[in-house]
Amino acid sequence: MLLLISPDGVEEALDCAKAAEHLDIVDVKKPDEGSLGANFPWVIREIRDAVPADKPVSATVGDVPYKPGTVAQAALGAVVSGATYIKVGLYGCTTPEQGVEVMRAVVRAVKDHRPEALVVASGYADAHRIGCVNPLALPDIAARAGADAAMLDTAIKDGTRLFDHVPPDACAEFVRRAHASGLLAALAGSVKQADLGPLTRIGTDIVGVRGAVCAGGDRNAGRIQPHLVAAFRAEMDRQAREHAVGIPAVN
Ligand SMILES: O=C[C@H](O)COP(=O)(O)O
Repeated sequence: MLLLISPDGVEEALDCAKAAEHLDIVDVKKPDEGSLGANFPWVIREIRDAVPADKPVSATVGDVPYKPGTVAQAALGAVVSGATYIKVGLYGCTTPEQGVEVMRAVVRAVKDHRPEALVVASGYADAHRIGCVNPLALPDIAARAGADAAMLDTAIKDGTRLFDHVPPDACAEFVRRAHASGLLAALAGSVKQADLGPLTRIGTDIVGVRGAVCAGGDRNAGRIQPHLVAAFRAEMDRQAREHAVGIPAVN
């Protein structure tokens, strides 16, 4: 499982760089513009320059409306600025068809510029609270659009967590559907160390985290702490080892 950490700007990205050996992807967002709030192109560029070259930079395009043209331009902005994972939060899409339309436009805009960039279609575990597409529809939306990954995060950061809205069994189904379509499965939403056991067991490819590695567990007032990133990774590694040992032998 890969660890994606979301700093809110260049200063926090430098803290991520101090913990670079413990994380896999640095995710640029602007939390005060929403759960998947988009940051400025120059911030993406500065963060790309600030973190080690072997660490991919991801950027969110925002909690986007159902406006395929607008979103495609924003996605191009993110990839031109140096991000190689382009995340789109399908906030304003109320049907799978709308989600596919937006994501197809994004995939074309991104891959025309940089074919190896990865496009991530993100939905929300608490979709029922904001009226957007069902979380379990995301793998199919991503696959039909030609994206590379399906993701869930929480839209409303009020202390409720991924598993409060989509229990582990349903997350397992999300991962199963993603893998059946050849997609990566990414999960986030106030994930804590205690969630890493189930996330590992269900085969999650990428876990996205902010609050759990901020001082006081506070994603808004707290800052990302390199020692908390290291501790989070240590628990991920421990869970991975236990899972490997516990896998029943085939045949
Ligand atoms: O993509 C990851 C999100 O930023 C997760 O943030 P959170 O752990 O504070 O919910």
